[in-house]
Amino acid sequence: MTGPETPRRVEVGVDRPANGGEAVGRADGRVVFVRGAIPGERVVAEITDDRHDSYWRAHVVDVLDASPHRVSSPCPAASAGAGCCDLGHVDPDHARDLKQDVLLDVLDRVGHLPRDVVEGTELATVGVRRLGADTGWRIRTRLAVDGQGHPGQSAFRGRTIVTEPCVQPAAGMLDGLGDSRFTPHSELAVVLDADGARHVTELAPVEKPRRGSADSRRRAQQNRVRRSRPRDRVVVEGGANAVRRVGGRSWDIPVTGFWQAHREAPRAYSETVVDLVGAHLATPPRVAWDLYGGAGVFAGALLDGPGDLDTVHIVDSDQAALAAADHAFAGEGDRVRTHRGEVAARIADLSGRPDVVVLDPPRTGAGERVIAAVADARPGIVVHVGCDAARFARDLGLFAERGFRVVEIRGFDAFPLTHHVEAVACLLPSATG
Ligand SMILES: C[S@@+](CC[C@H](N)C(=O)[O-])C[C@H]1O[C@@H](n2cnc3c(N)ncnc32)[C@H](O)[C@@H]1O
Repeated sequence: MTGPETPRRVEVGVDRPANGGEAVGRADGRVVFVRGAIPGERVVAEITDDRHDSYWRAHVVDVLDASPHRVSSPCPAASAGAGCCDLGHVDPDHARDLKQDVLLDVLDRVGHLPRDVVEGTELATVGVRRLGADTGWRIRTRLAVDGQGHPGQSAFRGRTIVTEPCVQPAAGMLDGLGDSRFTPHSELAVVLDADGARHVTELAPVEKPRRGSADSRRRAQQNRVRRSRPRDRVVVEGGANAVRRVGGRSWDIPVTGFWQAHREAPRAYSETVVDLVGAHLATPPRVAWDLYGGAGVFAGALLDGPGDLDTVHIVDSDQAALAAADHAFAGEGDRVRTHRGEVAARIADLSGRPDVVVLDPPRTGAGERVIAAVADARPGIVVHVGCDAARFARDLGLFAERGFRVVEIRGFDAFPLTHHVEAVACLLPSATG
């Protein structure tokens, strides 16, 4: 982020939370997004980005009127400038209320969902669910390695690496790593498996862009290609895969692959999917689609849920995740079918009408093309999982435009001490339910 050349400070009263964890106020006729402030506070903020006509970005340098919800951050890494626990200064119960406010706000502004629908959901009536302790919840993390080989958290701004510990990782997960030296500028994937064993894999440094005269579009393209190249990796501790369990099933997942970061999340979301399908679908499902399914955690939950699924299709772009699915469901024969590729492209191969479609896209959301294809398949029920509030709201709005109505939304505090929040919505075609 580029800041103004001469640091400039403004006094701001902030009154509402923003989707990125900042609090929003006004100063000098502009909207100001203030990192480190809590709605209701009056603060002195230093402007960090003044490139836009209508808004500035800033961070707190002094709190004039503190919120009663302000606490001293429990995270040494965040206090030293790491980007990890950006809501560590907010009492966690109040942070959950702020995340609820943000979700309700974007569902209205971005999703254009009728207030009376959203007001009846668990998100509005109960709030964002706590999944367990607010520290020590993380069982999968990435650490950056500095030029001297020390692992740590990346700083919020700049390229430095903070070696103070973060409080998100589970107890013991990072023990001793700070005393070891790794390849400078590499990255460490660290996970705790279902038996509590630690696995550490080092990923080779990403090749730096070459200096030269390439224009910005070519440079961006070169960077995309570089980032998508498989990186060399070395197992430093444990194995290349980690065992994961949800319900009575287990998976062997690459240490560098996707698994929910919060220890309790796979169980909580799987139970939610089964619960919502059981509550809102009139007859037991026969065919299900698990889109952006990874290794098929939701496919497993639906196979084991009420009813007797004939087939579940898992679609994902990650070959290793689908290999883990094929292995985990080897005993299911033809009931589980895996499809590798972009959901938008592969969805056309899934013939027949699905009773259930579960979508769990990455932060970018599913988007118009995928949602149109899901709607055209006329599913009996859709369960949509989102980890970015605004994209989640946009996707629900796209379903609403295609004749689906929201019957439930649940929020989960799957990333305590940060502004991130997970939400699960259940939608039905308008003529039913
Ligand atoms: C949030 S994860 C969910 C995985 C799984 N549902 C779980 O809970 O373990 C998103 C998944 O989408 C996959 N993915 C990302 N973009 C994709 C795309 N355009 N098409 C297909 N899969 C994609 C990733 O490989 C990842 O497995």
